[in-house]
Amino acid sequence: DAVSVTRDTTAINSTTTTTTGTVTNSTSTAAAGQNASNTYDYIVVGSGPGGGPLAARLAQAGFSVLLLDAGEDHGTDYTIEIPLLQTAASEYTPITWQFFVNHYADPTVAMEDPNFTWKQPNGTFWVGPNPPAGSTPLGIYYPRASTLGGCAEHNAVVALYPSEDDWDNIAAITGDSSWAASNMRQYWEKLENNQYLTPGTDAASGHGFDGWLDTTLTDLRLILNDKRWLSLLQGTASAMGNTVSTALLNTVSAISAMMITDINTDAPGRDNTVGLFQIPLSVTNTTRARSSQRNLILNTASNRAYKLNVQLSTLVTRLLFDQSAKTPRAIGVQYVTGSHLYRAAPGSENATETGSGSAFARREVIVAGGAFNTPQILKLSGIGPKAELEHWNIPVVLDAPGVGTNMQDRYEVTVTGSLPTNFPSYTGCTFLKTPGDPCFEQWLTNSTDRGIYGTNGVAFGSVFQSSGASPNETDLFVGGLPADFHGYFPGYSAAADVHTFSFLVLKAHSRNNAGTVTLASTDPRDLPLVNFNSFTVGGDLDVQAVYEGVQLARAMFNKTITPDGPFVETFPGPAIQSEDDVKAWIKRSAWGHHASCSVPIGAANDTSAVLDSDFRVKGVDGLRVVDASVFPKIPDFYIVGAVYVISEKAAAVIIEDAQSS
Ligand SMILES: Cc1cc2nc3c(=O)[nH]c(=O)nc-3n(C[C@H](O)[C@H](O)[C@H](O)COP(=O)(O)OP(=O)(O)OC[C@H]3O[C@@H](n4cnc5c(N)ncnc54)[C@H](O)[C@@H]3O)c2cc1C
Repeated sequence: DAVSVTRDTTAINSTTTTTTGTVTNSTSTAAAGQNASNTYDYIVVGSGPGGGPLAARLAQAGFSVLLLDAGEDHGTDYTIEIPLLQTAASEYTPITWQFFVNHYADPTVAMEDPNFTWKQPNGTFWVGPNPPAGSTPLGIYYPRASTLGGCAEHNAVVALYPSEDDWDNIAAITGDSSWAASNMRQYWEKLENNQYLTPGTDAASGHGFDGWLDTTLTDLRLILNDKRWLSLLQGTASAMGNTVSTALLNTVSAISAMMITDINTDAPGRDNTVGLFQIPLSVTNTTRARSSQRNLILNTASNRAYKLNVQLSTLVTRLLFDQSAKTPRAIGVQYVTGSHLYRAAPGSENATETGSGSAFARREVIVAGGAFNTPQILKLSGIGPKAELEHWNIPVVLDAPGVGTNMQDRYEVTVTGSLPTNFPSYTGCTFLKTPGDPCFEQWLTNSTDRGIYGTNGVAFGSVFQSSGASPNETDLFVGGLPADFHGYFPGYSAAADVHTFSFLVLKAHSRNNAGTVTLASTDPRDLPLVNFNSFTVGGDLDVQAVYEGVQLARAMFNKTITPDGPFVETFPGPAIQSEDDVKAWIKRSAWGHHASCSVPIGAANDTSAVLDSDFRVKGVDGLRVVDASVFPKIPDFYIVGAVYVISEKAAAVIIEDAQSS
């Protein structure tokens, strides 16, 4: 087979020591170790939502592409396929990269977070204050996935299209009208395979029906058949001023009528519409299994018509440049091979490098390692703030002060309430922890009703405008799931239960851009230092918005009367009530999981903007970045839809460039 997905990289490694072979290279002189078999038109580093679709599209356009990822392929493992197991997926050892980040640079402030984690002298984690003597502070746990598909393989499958301002803002900053919202929707139409609307109808406008990302909605029978869910729906609606009796919510269509069924509509006014909605999920309707770009990559790689080579278990350590011309040119990458080499991977201390090598790009190298790893790769390769590179004795290829700056995230907190008994719809579910899990059997075998495992557990959500929101946009999401969830710490997914309900309050369009990614060493297997410097910019307005979200979540609980009585708030709990106390608690403990914007696009004359509007690293040739790092401002409520869209846009831009050169 000419194309393959390989975990064993022996074939490629061996070519790095071979000097024979013809190199067709119109753009750079052949570098040491370069030959025909390790040279491609494009090299893409990272198979996540940014890199994966792009690599496939470039191959489909007739180019030879090498797609490298440090992880393995686990996409058919049930923990990943089953949407309800999303939290378990985020801690699934074969794919997880455990980052520990700082919300605050000041350790005293940082350690006030109840999720602050330490490593004990015996090597295990300690979460919270008063760790045993000799423990080392780590920070706040931040799960990432290193695998074929990146974080799309462990995320919560919420698939939202961003707001128009998210795109128009990039067009305004850069002066590049191709970023205008009116032009961007086509990429969503191209990638989506919508399975909840009817093609050709008005509602279908702005949607795609033959793309690679399957989208569907939660099966409303879940709510209909579980009185506790019904009461939560009724309580949520009531807190929003829409009082209905649960007795009338006796059919799926009655439940559906209470909600905006398509939050992803392109109808005017969508971005500032307050309301209750069903959540679009990246899930395949027939199987109720996770959908992502992984299938697109695999289908393209296994198609003999295309030249996509996917090489896994390959950690890129450095980009290679030809510096003979005035402008340095990216010509390839260096890598090491082996499983779980990066020190964020559990067990990395026992991992061994099985090889090392280089690969070369005739046209371009595209970095898509995600918001933490892309700045790290660039800096290790000599592209970053000069002073930082010199501090680490890294030869400067390009002084790019914006690399690893401007990083952004949401602010999220939960309000949780408990009842003595479990949600009825979870009865019997053992989350694959025992053989014969009936909920798993239903998901696997019942083609007409896959049951609770076919959802992500979030049956509906609501969006609001906080008092400080832009008039054009809603900026608060409140939605929940049966789980005792209050942020990320090692083991958080195992600590979940299903007699507690967590209302997640998520602040979109957050204002803080003071986050940084800096090197902690020059070893590419080490993690960088990730500092969010939370609430530094626009903090008061954002705290106020989250506070308003907490009030809403509390009102929703208060209006919810289940057949088993009212929920009793367990977190933040009765002790945290006054506005000052709630706000202090938000500042102490808000988290995020949409890290982005760390290698931003910006205006040509903005020295803090690393990329031009065509994803090119300004000041070098042959190098682009295409992942969550590229946004100047964090988009939307949930980010992956926006990352998929920019991946498709980048493919179009790069193909057009190649065809016109
Ligand atoms: C727990 C959790 C739940 C989430 N849920 C949602 C959700 O429901 N909806 C939503 O919209 N968003 C969600 N997200 C966020 C979303 O999934 C990510 O923002 C998105 O996947 C980012 O895409 P990316 O391409 O930038 O990077 P990633 O998805 O991080 O992919 C980067 C890839 O690059 C590889 N890589 C990195 N460095 C190297 C290197 N040096 N060499 C080789 N390979 C490398 C990694 O192995 C990885 O596979 C969630 C995130 C988390 C953590």
